[in-house]
Amino acid sequence: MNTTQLIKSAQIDGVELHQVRLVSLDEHKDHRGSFTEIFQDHWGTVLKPVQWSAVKSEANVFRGMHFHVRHDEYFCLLEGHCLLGLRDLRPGSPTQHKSALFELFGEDPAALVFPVGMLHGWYFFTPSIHVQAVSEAYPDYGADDNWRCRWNDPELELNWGIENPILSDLAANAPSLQGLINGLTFKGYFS
Ligand SMILES: Cc1cn([C@H]2C[C@H](O)[C@@H](COP(=O)(O)OP(=O)(O)O[C@H]3O[C@H](C)C(=O)[C@H](O)[C@H]3O)O2)c(=O)[nH]c1=O
Repeated sequence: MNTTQLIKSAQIDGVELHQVRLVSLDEHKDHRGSFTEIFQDHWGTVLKPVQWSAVKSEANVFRGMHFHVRHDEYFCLLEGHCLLGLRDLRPGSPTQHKSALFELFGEDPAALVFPVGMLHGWYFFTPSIHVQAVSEAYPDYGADDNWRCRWNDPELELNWGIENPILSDLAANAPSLQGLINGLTFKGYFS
């Protein structure tokens, strides 16, 4: 994890996961402020977004870990400082059972796009604002495709380097990674 003065949004641990893209963004600054394009269809990422959301988080908040069987996802930090962790669960993926950790800074804008089948979560060091997008709308996936596991299960192989983050009640009571895999196996995800 980067705790020095280097302000560079980048992958900081793990492997390069198949079909995951961290796209550096150009922030055009002038005397009024700045203008940044945060998504272009012609980047050719996996994502065809159908819903955009703006999320504000307090310092020391952890959101996740979440898993979706059906939709791809996009994350862009506009303000603040955060970590994003991914674990590839996709059957047949060349990087199945591998993880990646990213550190993003609002001062160095970047967008992370990742495909369906990627367990994911985000931690905010400071009060932060991010935009996220999904390829299936919440009213369609919220009830039956919003799987979870515990953020700090060592089997995730994600070295967050944090302790006692603020969690939702659902996140605090989430199953282990193995518990999640058992649930997905029961639903036929791995067959
Ligand atoms: C995701 C979502 C949530 N909500 C409502 C439902 C709750 O009243 C509230 C907070 O929802 P939740 O606790 O699920 O939010 P997070 O824990 O931040 O989850 C999000 O972050 C993790 C890491 C993800 O993977 C998701 O895409 C997303 O679920 O917003 C909506 O109205 N629309 C939405 O699209």
